[in-house]
Amino acid sequence: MAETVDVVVVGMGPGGEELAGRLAESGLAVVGIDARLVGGECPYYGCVPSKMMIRAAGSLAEARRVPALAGRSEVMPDYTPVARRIREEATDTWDDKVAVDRFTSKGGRFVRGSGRLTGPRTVRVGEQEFTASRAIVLNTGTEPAIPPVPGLAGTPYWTNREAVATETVPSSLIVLGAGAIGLELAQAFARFGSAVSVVEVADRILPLEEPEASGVVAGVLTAEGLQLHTGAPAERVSHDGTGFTVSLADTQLRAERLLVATGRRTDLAGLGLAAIGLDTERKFLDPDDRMRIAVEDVARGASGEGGRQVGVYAIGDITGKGAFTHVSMYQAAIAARDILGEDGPPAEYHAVPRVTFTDPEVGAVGLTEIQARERGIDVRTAVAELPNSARGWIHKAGNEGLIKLVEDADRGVLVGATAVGPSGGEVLAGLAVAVHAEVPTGRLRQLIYAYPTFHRAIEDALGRLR
Ligand SMILES: Cc1cc2nc3c(=O)[nH]c(=O)nc-3n(C[C@H](O)[C@H](O)[C@H](O)COP(=O)(O)OP(=O)(O)OC[C@H]3O[C@@H](n4cnc5c(N)ncnc54)[C@H](O)[C@@H]3O)c2cc1C
Ligand SMILES: NC(=O)c1ccc[n+]([C@@H]2O[C@H](COP(=O)([O-])OP(=O)(O)OC[C@H]3O[C@@H](n4cnc5c(N)ncnc54)[C@H](O)[C@@H]3O)[C@@H](O)[C@H]2O)c1
Repeated sequence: MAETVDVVVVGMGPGGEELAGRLAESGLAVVGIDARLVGGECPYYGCVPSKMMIRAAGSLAEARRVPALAGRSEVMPDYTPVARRIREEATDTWDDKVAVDRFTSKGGRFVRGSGRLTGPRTVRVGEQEFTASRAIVLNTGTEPAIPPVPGLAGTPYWTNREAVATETVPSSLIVLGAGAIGLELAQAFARFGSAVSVVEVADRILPLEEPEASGVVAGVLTAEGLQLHTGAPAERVSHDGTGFTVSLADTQLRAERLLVATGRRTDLAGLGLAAIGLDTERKFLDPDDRMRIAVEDVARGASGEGGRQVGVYAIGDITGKGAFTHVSMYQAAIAARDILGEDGPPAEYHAVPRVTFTDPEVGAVGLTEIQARERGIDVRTAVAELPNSARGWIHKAGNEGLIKLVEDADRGVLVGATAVGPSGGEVLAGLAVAVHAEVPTGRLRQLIYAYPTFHRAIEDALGRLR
């Protein structure tokens, strides 16, 4: 017999964990279900451990810049503190007790297992079934997508999960995929001494970002000794017990380890979507601007119960609105408000920010030039090179970067912007405000830009839009 609670949260990624805790604190009876670790990919296998690796690798890179700026330096990388930090500080050796306790101390109830919809108001997990009187929230995230390259299946390749858990740096590494995951990890391992080759099927690295950004990052990575193979589909992979061979059309690469970072896949087939009348083969769920994918009117029963709507909500990577922790958290806040019956602005996605934490960082918001043109926008663009700015020139070693602006010329507002540079993700903040609030570019030109900052290059780029 199903047990009735107010809310059931299936999958507790960053958004699900936040929402479940908030609703429990509000006094609702909340059951949170996760098949693996509460908090999801970000704290255990994604953002947090990878950024610890990147922070450490960045310190090595800065030390290597000393000869250009301040004398001599000798750099002897040691991965031990990084692996220890990931194990002890970030992941508690991949144990989520702290996160589970945080949720239960707010009044929530946690069930470990794989949840599945059995009706518009019911979820089954193992032998238990729960009926939700207010809402079901789906936040089941993504898994690494493994491409069908002949020979790959069955080899001991890494995904991001094994890569962040490693205790040692491989002597050599092939990375399949030059998106955010591939490049962030490729550069970090290379800075610790691994001989890294990157294989990307598209004709440039970071193919979803501005071509100018790809160009800057490619230049830096090549200068740091990484081998970049673009427009180069892997034709075959093999493993001989000691290392990997990856065959490209015109060459063969060999390395101790192979990291597959070719994107992510949702797994909606096992979620029981047919129970709410949705196609189970779909890749993403498409929630409305309050994050609802289904709503059922519950008639008021004889006991006086019911008489309200019960919604099924979807948040996070499964919505296809940007596979980022900040999107998952943003959507969680909207869904939580809706479930609690609170007013608030609907979801909007015209200014989703994203940062690839390579060095230089690639911060971007809104549309790229190509996306804007595809939407029929009358586009004006401008690029300002960071090394030509006062701050870039002073910074010298490690100053590679640029600002690119994409303006809707008819409306006179920015619809997209990219900040590549040593602090590209931080410089992005100002550009995100401009795109989000649709600040007229004429007004942006009137702003006083502090001297000598990296963000002063925005003023230079604005001047070139004219
Ligand atoms: C290496 C790496 C680095 C990244 N770096 C960044 C970064 O710097 N910044 C950023 O914003 N994003 C980053 N991301 C992306 C970020 O991790 C995700 O966007 C984020 O985790 C949000 O995902 P989510 O909320 O959809 O759920 P996820 O984090 O994917 O969690 C989903 C949860 O649902 C559980 N689950 C799945 N199916 C079921 C089921 N049927 N029943 C019960 N539980 C289930 C899973 O066990 C998991 O715990 C990175 C990702 C990776 C892999
Ligand atoms: N800093 C961040 O915010 C951050 C960091 C890492 C990941 N993420 C999120 O995680 C998501 C997944 O990251 P990702 O890097 O795996 O995916 P991605 O889609 O960004 O990049 C995958 C890359 O692999 C390439 N590719 C696909 N098949 C291939 C093949 N067979 N051989 C060679 N290359 C192939 C694609 O062309 C693409 O460039 C991203 O969309 C991002 O939202 C965010």
